[in-house]
Amino acid sequence: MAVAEQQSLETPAQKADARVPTVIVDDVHIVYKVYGAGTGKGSATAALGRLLLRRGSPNVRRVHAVKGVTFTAYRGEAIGIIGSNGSGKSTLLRAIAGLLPPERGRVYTDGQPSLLGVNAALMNDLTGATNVILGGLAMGMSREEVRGRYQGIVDFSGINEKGDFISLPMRTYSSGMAARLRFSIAAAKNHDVLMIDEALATGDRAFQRRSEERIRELRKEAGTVFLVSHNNNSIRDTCDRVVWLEKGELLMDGPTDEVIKAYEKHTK
Ligand SMILES: Nc1ncnc2c1ncn2[C@@H]1O[C@H](COP(=O)(O)OP(=O)(O)OP(=O)(O)O)[C@@H](O)[C@H]1O
Repeated sequence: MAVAEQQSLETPAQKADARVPTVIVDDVHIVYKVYGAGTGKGSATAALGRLLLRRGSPNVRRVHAVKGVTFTAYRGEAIGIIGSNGSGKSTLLRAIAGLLPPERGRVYTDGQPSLLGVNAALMNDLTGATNVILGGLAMGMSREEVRGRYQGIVDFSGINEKGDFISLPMRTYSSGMAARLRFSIAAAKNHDVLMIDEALATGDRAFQRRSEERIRELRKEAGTVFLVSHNNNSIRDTCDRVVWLEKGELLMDGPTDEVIKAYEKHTK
C-alpha cells in the first residue's frame, strides 16, 4: 500500500519528524445510480417486460457526486470539509468510511474510520440510557468500560439538564437532543479517524463549545478528525486545515484561514 512505500523511502532522520498519513484519497469518483428516475415507467409490469426482453432499465440516472478528489490526511490533523449544498461533502465522508464504493480511484485508511452523522443509527424505541450502553458496546468497549464512562457520556450530552430524559425512549427526544447523544457516545472513544457530519450545528452554544473542546482532545490523542459543517466559526475554532468542495470537485485545500476567506468571498 502507498503508506508503507512512502515510509520505507524515508531516511531515519526524516522518519523522526515524519507526519503519519491516516487517510489517502486518490482520484476518487463516486457515482450514485438513481433507478426509476424521471419517466414514470416504474411499474411492475414494465419491469417484468424489461426482464423478459433482457433490456436494461431505460431510466437509470447517474449522479456524479465526487469527481476526482485527491488529498492525504495526517495523524493529529482536524480537517474541515466545506462547500455549498450538494457539493459532495457527505458523499466524500461516506466514501472514506467505506460505505460507498468509488467508481474510480482508491481510499486508503490507516485504522478504522468512524462516521458520526446526524443519521447514525440509534434505536428509537429504546431509552437513551440503553442506547448509550449498546452504542459503547458496538464501538468495541468492554462492559466495564461502558459502565465506567456511562455517566460521563450522559453529562457531556446534557440530556438530563432539564429532567430525567435519559430514561425515556429516544423517540421522545428532539432532533437536537438525539444528535447530542450520538455525538457524546461516539466522542467517548478515541478514534483513529473520526468523521463528524454536521453534528455540531445541532446543539446549543454550550454543547458546541464542549464538542469543540472534545474534538481538540481527540486530535491530541493522535487521531484524525474530519468535520463537515456549514458553520464557518465551528470550522475556524476546531480545524487547522480545510478542504473545499464545489460540484464534486476539490476547489481548494490548505490552512483554515486562507480557504475560509476564499470561500466567503466566493459565497458573497
Ligand atoms: N443517495 C443518493 N442518491 C442519489 N444522489 C445522491 C444521493 N445522495 C446524495 N446525492 C447527490 O449527490 C450530490 C452530493 O450530495 P451530498 O449529500 O454529498 O452533498 P453535501 O455537500 O453533503 O450537501 P449538503 O451541504 O446539502 O449536506 C448531490 O447532487 C446529491 O443530490
